[in-house]
Amino acid sequence: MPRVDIGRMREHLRLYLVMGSVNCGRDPLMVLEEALQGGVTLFQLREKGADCLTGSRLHEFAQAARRLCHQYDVPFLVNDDVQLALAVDADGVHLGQDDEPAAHVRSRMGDKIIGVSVHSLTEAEQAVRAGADYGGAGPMFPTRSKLDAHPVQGPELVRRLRAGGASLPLVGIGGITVDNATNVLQAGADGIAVISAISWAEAPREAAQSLRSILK
Ligand SMILES: Cc1ncc(COP(=O)(O)OP(=O)(O)O)c(N)n1
Ligand SMILES: Cc1ncsc1CCOP(=O)(O)O
Ligand SMILES: [Mg+2]
Repeated sequence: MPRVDIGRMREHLRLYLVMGSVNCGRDPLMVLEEALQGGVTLFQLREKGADCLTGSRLHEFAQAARRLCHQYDVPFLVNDDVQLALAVDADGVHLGQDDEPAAHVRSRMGDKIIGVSVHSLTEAEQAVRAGADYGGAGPMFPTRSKLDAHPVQGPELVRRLRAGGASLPLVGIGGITVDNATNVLQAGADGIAVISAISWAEAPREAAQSLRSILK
């Protein structure tokens, strides 16, 4: 896959799947492939929780997930772990407020994608100054996928960021489903990021397709 065109960041953010090997009840690479067939536009490997992969098994899993994403021309990002992202030549990383600062990471990642979690206008402005390519705003709604999530702010967070002048590409995350995704987009997000709405769906391809259909 050629180097990701950052000018197309908003398009890539449309339907963003975040997932690790423990976020689904069956073979995660099969779930990922079905999700890609259903129209996912960006993927983040977020390997967290009990029984998650580490070391060489995580490295191999990341390589396989990257290969699969690239077969579908979808950029592949790694959550938190800059070293792993560099080792598998990922297209970028996603960093939280407690992770390595984006400004430090930029020198090592060159022009790859750097996403930063934002919970306020101040954090969004800092993210822009640090050279972030997009912000992940959340949680939009209650989530069971992140035990240490910040308090729910709802789509109102995205609305406040836009009203305050934040123009960076933004994706909403946290508890997003087909039933509430429109609220996130109407608030001004460029896209939605989901774990369980796709990863735990009985039919991930159809779940992704349903989400895609409301993103048009
Ligand atoms: C797109 C996106 N937005 C936010 C997050 C959360 O990142 P962080 O706050 O660092 O929490 P962890 O995911 O690391 O637990 C994300 N991963 N992706
Ligand atoms: C990683 C993350 N960051 C904020 S909420 C969240 C979890 C999103 O998972 P789900 O889509 O299952 O609520
Ligand atoms: Mg993090």
